[in-house]
Order: sequence, then C-alpha cells, then structure tokens
Amino acid sequence: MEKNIVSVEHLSHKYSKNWAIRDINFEINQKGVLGLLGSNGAGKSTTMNILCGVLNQTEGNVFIDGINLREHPEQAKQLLGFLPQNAPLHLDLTVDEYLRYCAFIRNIEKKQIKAAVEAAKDRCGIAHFSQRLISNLSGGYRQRVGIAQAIIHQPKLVVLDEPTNGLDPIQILEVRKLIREIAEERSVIFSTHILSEVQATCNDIRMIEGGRMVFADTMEAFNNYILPNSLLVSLDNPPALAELEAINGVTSAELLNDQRIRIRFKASGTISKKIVELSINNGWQLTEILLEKSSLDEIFAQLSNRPLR
Ligand SMILES: Nc1ncnc2c1ncn2[C@@H]1O[C@H](COP(=O)(O)OP(=O)(O)OP(=O)(O)O)[C@@H](O)[C@H]1O
Repeated sequence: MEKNIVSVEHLSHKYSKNWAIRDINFEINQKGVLGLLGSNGAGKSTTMNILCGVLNQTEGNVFIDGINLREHPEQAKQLLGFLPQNAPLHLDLTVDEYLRYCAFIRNIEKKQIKAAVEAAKDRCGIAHFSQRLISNLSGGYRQRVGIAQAIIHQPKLVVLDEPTNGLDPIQILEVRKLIREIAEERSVIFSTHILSEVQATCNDIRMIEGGRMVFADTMEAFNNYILPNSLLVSLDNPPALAELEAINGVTSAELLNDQRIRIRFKASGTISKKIVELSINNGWQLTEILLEKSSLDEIFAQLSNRPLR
C-alpha cells in the first residue's frame, strides 16, 4: 500500500495564551488536490505554516513522506514546496532572475538550475515572460510565478495558502486549472474560505472551524452531505400545516408568514414535484417554490456539532 505523503497527528498550536488549532488529525494521499476549507480565523494559515515547517507547533507531529518535520526539517522540507498567503516574490527581479534564485536556495545543483527554471516556467505557462520584471506582471501571472517557485525542485507535496485570493474571475479559473494540472504529478493541498473553490478543484476536503477539524472526507461525500433539505413555498390558499407534514418524506412545516411556509424533508428529489401536484389538485394556489441552500456558516455550524467519521 502507498504511504501517505502527509500525516498530521494531534496537532495543536497556541499563540501566547490562545489556542488557534486543537487536535487536528489528517492524512494526504500521494496524488490529487486536497482543499482545506475554513472561515476567516479558523486556523488554516496556522495549519499550513506548521505543515511547511515555517511555524513550530505547540503539540503534535507532522510527517512528510514518513519523515518527522520537527526532528528532520531539512530532509522533510526538500519534499515540499510552499506558496504562503503573501507570495514571497521579489518584484524588482525578472521572472528568470527570481526563479534562478529560488532554485539556488533550494540547493539545486548549479548545472541543473537552467533546466529546473525552464521546466517550472513551462509548467506554469510563464515562459513568454522570462525577462519581464515581476512588478510588471498581473496578479494572475504573479501567482503563477509563486507556484513556479513552489515546484522548482519537483517536490512531492505542494502547499498553497489561499492561492486565488485577490485575483479576478478569469485569473481564478486559470489558477485553479494550473493547480489541477500540477496535482497530476504530485499531491497539492490548498486553503480557502470559498466553498465553491474547493468544490471546483478538489478530490478531498478537510474543514476547520474554530481551530477544530469538523469534516474530513471526499468531495463527493461532502456534496451529498450538504444537499438541500428544505423548501420555501408561497401558497395563496395554504392548507393546515398538519396536512403538509403528513406528506410522505416531509419532516416538518413551519409558517413564516400568512402564505410562506418552510418545508423540511428527508433527502429525496421528488418532494417539490409532489408539492406542485398537491397544490394543483387541492387548489392551494402555489405562487413560489424554491430549494433552500445552506450558507457556509450554517454548514460550519451543522458540521461542528457532528461527530467525525
Ligand atoms: N501571530 C499570531 N499571534 C496571535 N494570534 C494569531 C497569530 N496568527 C493567527 N492568530 C490567531 O489564530 C487564529 C487562527 O488564525 P489563522 O490565521 O490560522 O486563520 P485562517 O483560517 O488562516 O484565517 P484567514 O483566512 O483570515 O487567514 C485566529 O484567531 C487568529 O487571530
């Protein structure tokens, strides 16, 4: 069986007196994209910084390809590339100068630096900007340069902290595509507070809220978990709530005002159809029907109260 590229065991960190993360545990496979989702202040950057050896944890262990990061930092860090939230770019250097410098500090042999720089530029689609000053690149291209420095030494794991922050919608799509491409050859973990970002890019998801892990599973399991389970209906001639609650699959009906009702139901795709049919047959005069989607805050609240698998 393949070894996990990352194992995080009982990780906790405290800044002065306050715990930022508590008892975080997860593992990452050798390939694919893992999304670390959490609202602002949830503990994503703290986790990422520890994972990359930039911050020393208060408790727990991180293993990169089986190597204890704290005990053997140099060996473990050779296996990973990191793009922090604020990309460590030197704006007054050209793309080539900067990447050559990154290759040098990554201890790539002198005679292999040119090839490493070319390969990273090709992978990230920036070869045509080799001689351009980084200060003259757009946000999306700067981020590509940031990703290029993270993969210049061909690491097995790439860690990206909020890599699409501050980009425009087209740049976001391009950076997401690049992330998926570089994950074909290695494992990528990236953090974000945007749910749709994880849904669009990741195979697996880990959610942190209030410093604790509240969800750890595949993207598919997550999407099934957050399927809508309530409907808002407006009826000009509504029946008694008990009549709605008697419909097979409905778990509750709540009157919001004279005509608006929230109907909660067990996972099933047929409830809306049934309500429309019953409205026609019974003269309830349906004027509006919509599936309610949970907000990210609601999802976090639900998940925080749910035991981890
Ligand atoms: N250097 C620090 N000193 C003290 N407290 C800190 C420090 N860095 C982070 N914190 C606190 O730790 C908690 C977790 O912060 P962290 O930056 O890890 O969260 P995050 O999920 O990355 O948030 P964001 O998306 O806003 O960057 C927050 O309450 C934050 O205020």
